[in-house]
Amino acid sequence: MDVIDDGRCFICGKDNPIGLKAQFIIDPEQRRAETTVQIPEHFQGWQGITHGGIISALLDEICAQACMGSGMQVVTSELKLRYRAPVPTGSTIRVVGEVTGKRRRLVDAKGRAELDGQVVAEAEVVMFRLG
Ligand SMILES: CCCCCCCCCC(=O)SCCNC(=O)CCNC(=O)[C@H](O)C(C)(C)COP(=O)(O)OP(=O)(O)OC[C@H]1O[C@@H](n2cnc3c(N)ncnc32)[C@H](O)[C@@H]1OP(=O)(O)O
Repeated sequence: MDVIDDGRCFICGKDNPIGLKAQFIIDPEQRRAETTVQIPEHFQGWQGITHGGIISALLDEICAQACMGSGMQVVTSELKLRYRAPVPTGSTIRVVGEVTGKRRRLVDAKGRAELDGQVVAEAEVVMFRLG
């Protein structure tokens, strides 16, 4: 399976006109990635509350970025999420991911989203290494 970065990723693509255009701080030694994004109003589910799928996509992506920053090309195999508090649209959240382990072709990672220092969502992710 081949994957191509054509700049149109919904979360990070510079060429996706409706995406979040997230930029990442990568720490390869710590196998860690971080981003800070403001959630646009049009990403709501319930009125004024960010759709959970957007939070999920951010946590998926940050874990993938932590893997890629460590030199591993991956796709997501499994994603477990806990939403701890609603995220108002318009707010700015910090999203952090890190690789926690490797099992043959599988990579374990975890992520969290924070609003004003409070954890609003957490994820455990299993990534599948390509190549
Ligand atoms: C920079 C720009 C872009 C950045 C974008 C990043 C975006 C974020 C990442 C994504 O969202 S990727 C998109 C969502 N994910 C996918 O589309 C992946 C879809 N799934 C697949 O393509 C395949 O299922 C996959 C490649 C993951 C695996 O298929 P295979 O047919 O190659 O393997 P198989 O399913 O036979 O599994 C191989 C082994 O791994 C094991 N395995 C796989 N997933 C597992 C899992 N989650 N837990 C435990 N074991 C697992 C599986 O049981 C098996 O074990 P055994 O060899 O012992 O039989």
